Amino acid sequence: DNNKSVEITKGINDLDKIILHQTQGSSVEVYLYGAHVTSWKKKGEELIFVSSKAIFSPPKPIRGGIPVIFPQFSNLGSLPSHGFARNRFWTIENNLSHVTNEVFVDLLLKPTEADLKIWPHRFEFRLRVTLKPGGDLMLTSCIRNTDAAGKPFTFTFAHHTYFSVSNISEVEVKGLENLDYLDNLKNRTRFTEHEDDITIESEFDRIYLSTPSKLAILDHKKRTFVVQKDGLPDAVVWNPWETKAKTIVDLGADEYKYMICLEAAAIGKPVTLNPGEEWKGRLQLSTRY
Ligand SMILES: O=P(O)(O)OC[C@H]1O[C@H](O)[C@H](O)[C@@H](O)[C@@H]1O
Repeated sequence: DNNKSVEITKGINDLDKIILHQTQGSSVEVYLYGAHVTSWKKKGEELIFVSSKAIFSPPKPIRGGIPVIFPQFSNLGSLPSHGFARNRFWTIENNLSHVTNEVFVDLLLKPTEADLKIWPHRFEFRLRVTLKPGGDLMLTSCIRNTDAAGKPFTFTFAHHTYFSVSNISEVEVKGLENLDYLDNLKNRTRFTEHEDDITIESEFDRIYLSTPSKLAILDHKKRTFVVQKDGLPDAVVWNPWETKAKTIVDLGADEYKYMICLEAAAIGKPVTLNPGEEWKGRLQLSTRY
């Protein structure tokens, strides 16, 4: 199929799903539940990890893909872990297909009255999911404070991308050398990275601070993922490894071997928006063979 298109369809458990098709066998699938990307393919080949045990039943977040973490990363606040954007139903704002060479869909999240009870801030979060002509995936986030009462709000944010890898033992993360990080396994104690290449040989859960706009995951048996980002200074690297994986009901026992999370984030310096102000973040994923 060589046609660019935007298809609105049903996914697992009859949940609404959008499929973007680009030339040369590239595609992206995104659920309205969570604005959650669950597939990104180039030349028909899957690049994103989704657990074989993923539960597509709201309010459970989907294990794998690219969850949107907003307005709170992890337990850095009083909300449930990772906030609520990943388990809300988003709406389609427009699906003007290929006005350029790109194929995209714009998704929108606004708080419900119930959301306002747990996080009393009015906002509009627009997420544009774009599939570029070469098959690159771009996620553009625009968050606006629409609170007429004049209150600022503060948030933390991440695109919690689960990349599919041949085997975690073949993987190196590039671009984080000499940076400071908070180790989530040591009460977020701050350390400095002394390794040039980060390899993962046990449970790993770190927030690297003020990272370069370009990072990479080298999978020696498959491909290199290039992660380019704007407005998302931090990068979380996560792999649960064997023992932790066994405690995660929606992850197969050995599936930790076939995934790595490299999350473009804004955590170290939370973002504050005054009424009428807007924040933008951009993530572009590409591959090299
Ligand atoms: O299980 P979840 O709520 O989806 O979180 C999965 C993981 O997300 C991030 O990477 C955090 O740094 C980890 O501490 C957490 O375990």
